Amino acid sequence: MEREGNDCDVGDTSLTASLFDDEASVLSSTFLLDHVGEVTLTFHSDRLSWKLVGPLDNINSFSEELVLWDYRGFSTIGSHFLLLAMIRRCRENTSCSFAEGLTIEEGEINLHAPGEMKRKKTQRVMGLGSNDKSHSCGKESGGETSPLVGGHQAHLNFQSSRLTLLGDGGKEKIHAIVSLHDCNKILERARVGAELGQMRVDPIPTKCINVYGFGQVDGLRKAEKNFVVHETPSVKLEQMLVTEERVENVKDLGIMSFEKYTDVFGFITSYQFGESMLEKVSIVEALVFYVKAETKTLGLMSGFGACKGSNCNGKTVIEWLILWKNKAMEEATWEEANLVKGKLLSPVMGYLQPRYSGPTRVTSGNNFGLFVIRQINCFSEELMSWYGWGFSSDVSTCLRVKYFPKVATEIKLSEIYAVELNDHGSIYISSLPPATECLLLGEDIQTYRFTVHGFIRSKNQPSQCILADYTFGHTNLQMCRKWVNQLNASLKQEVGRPKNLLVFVHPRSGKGNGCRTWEAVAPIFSRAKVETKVIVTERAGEAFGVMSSITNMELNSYDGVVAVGGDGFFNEILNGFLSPRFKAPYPPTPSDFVHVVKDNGYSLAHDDDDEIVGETSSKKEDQFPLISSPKQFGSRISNLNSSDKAAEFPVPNEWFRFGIIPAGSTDAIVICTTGTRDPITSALHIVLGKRVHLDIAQVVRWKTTPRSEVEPNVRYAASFSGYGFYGDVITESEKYRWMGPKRYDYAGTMVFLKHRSYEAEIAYLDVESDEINLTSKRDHQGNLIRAKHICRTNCKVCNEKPNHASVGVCSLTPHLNSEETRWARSKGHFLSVGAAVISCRNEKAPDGLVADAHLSDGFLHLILIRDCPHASYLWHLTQLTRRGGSPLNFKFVEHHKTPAFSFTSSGDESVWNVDGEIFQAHQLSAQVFRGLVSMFASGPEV
Ligand SMILES: Nc1ncnc2c1ncn2[C@@H]1O[C@H](COP(=O)(O)OP(=O)(O)OP(=O)(O)O)[C@@H](O)[C@H]1O
Repeated sequence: MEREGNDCDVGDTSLTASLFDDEASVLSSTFLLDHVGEVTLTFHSDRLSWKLVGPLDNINSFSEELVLWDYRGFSTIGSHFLLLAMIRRCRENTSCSFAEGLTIEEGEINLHAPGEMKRKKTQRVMGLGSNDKSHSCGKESGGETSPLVGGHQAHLNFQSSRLTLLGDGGKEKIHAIVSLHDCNKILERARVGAELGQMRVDPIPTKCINVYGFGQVDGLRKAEKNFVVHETPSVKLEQMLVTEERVENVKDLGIMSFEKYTDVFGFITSYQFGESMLEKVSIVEALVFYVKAETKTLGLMSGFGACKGSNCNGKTVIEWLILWKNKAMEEATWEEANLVKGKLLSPVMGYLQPRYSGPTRVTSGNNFGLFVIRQINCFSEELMSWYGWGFSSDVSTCLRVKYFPKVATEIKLSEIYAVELNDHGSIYISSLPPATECLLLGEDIQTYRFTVHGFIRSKNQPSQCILADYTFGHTNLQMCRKWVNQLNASLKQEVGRPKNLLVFVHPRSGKGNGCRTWEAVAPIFSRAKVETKVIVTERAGEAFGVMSSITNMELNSYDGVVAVGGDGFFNEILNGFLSPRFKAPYPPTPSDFVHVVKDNGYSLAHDDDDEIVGETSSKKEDQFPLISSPKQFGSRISNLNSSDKAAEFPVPNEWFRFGIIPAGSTDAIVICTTGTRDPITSALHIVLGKRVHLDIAQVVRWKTTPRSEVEPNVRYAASFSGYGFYGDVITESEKYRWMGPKRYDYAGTMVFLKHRSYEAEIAYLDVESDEINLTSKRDHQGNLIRAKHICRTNCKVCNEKPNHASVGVCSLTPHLNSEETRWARSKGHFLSVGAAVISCRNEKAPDGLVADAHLSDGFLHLILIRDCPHASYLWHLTQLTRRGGSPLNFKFVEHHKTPAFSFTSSGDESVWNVDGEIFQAHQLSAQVFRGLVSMFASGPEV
């Protein structure tokens, strides 16, 4: 059947090239919007909006009845959806026939739902059989008897408005497949999987459906027999879960692409065991079906995993799906599939089996979710919202077929990253009222189409963007073309979008996902017509080499550089960029500083046992020059070839920016700049041309060891430089790189247990008292309360004053050029000395090291942790891991906001950790350059 969108109803139906330039700059046409229906599409100069014209006719009772029926079926919903897809295929061709049988057996099994232990529920069991015999299933077909895989008879009655499936067969087969739930029967499952290898739908109309077998029943009962939670101490459970090989983040799901498939649908079942939150383990099963558009083959993917807590966020399922995304979707054999599955299952089994035996206590019953996906856009959200608690019996939410939120009736131009004309093809229109969002059944309408690629914001993950595509169809190709041309012309006028980027991919970053991560986001760049020159590094230091040797002219041909990797990799690129190009006077050496401080008597001494002794007198620039007159520190502190000693920075062009697509172990810079750790979100920030300034710390090592010559060596840091604990952890963790990101936990524990402290002297430029006076209020007792401004998108603090147009030390580091240059000193034994440029939020420290650090306020946060009892230090570290914790609120913790500091070690030595890379230094000083580089990002939204 073919349905048309109406003609353009704008006054000028000729759709001239200047359509959007006319006085109203409004264009309105009627299109069919995929999955929604007939809409009036309107383009205002800054947004595209659509309004439903009216529901389509042809809503038939058949579909609704099925829907209701499905929702009653407890954990067989996936089966039913398979059925629905098949039926849909049949309906498209009235003369088609079920070549094989379908059956539904009604049976009684025990299901334990929350609070309903032992309550009996009726569960429908469906088997889909295969046999040579064909059965008519035309619109008015009567009942047919169909043999199931196992040779059982089943009765199929398929009519236009009613489907009745009755049978007695397939039970054995179904039971075998049911062992998907049964952890003790992996092998059996593999065997069953192999049997399912033939599962495919032959292209219509030769044979309508040729499914060899599928079904699942009584998972709980099986699970019940095989799992039990002992009184497992939570710590053990924690450890078990850490060893599980799984995707770190649900957002990774975003890298899946189902574009080639017309239908992807499935269901997730989870069973939870354990009493307390910490003990709770969820066993998850997912089944995903897909129908390939071109070949109309039907595929089944199946996953199984376990995770902790009441809300698993679907992680194991996602991991599984990702593993499958290429293989299974591209016709993987079941043997291949089981290979993948085996890898996934074994770690799960590894920890479940020894610990779970004896009688089961299924404490929270079963939850299951159902998802239907047309496009990946909605999927992660769907998965998240369906996961875990709260199975709703409402039909519309039960089906949860939501391709985009109901509210999505418009998209801003600034949120569109591409508009593409598609081939002639189908627009899918639901036969259910759009308001229910139950869009499973419907019809495909052949039209010319164009797709608007944009994004929506995740409701569950702050700052995360989810791709959203809107495909509009019309019978008139010209109509589609002109809309595409006009929209693209408007997009071209969007400011700051890159056209050409240099991309470095670190293949071994994090868990070794660098290439896969890039492959997942590359289509976003190509759709947005952003040229990319991609360099996959083969060794450490390669990106530095390229960046430092590339000519400025060549660099200028790019709008920016993108790092696909972690913080360390970005640091390497940043250093390659800055080292040969950025010329600025160094900060004072520690010895110069100490000398000058003593000579001039400006000291805020904070020795181990001393209280702060402060002199409030200020230091004039000419007396105590820091950066603006570096000559006064002698030749050794000047690295400048230029005679004027001012900072020089031949930035390729004003809009040159850096982007990071996270693939590392920590990814703190990405989290701080985009608010999330999501490759898709980062890619969108890049193609949409977002921009935020980032402070950079220049870290200068003067002496490597106490006896070495003074030989300045410069590094640049974008996130954090730390000594002591932080240096030891990075050194230790390098030994365990093979562990992947978990090496940091392991090394951290080892270093913590050693509890080493280091003697050192730190001097820092003290501008804090002025700052505090400016930004703090007093409580009723007159105590200063430091105001905490958390850095967010359009941050006021970061946007204050800096004059980025005039690049130079003065504008980059206003404090260093201040009239008031007062230095303070801290001396003693430190467990760690750290300087955070930004908050360094990461998944282990949700508020970061310093919650109120800013991306570009021109300050470092110096955090000095004095030697303290082991337990106190543990408490400090624990606070770091808590949202809303107070890690700096301890007597042994000093926190100074400063633009520069110097450091000299005076006993046993640790190393510095500069953005995760080792930097050995006995004497070192650092200064921050305000907003020195720009990132493709907009700061965290929340
Ligand atoms: N092809 C390569 N092989 C080995 N090392 C590489 C390669 N390319 C880059 N490196 C180096 O690997 C180091 C670590 O990279 P990266 O930061 O991406 O990963 P990570 O340490 O797992 O993540 P994070 O820094 O977020 O903790 C970087 O210093 C980088 O120089």
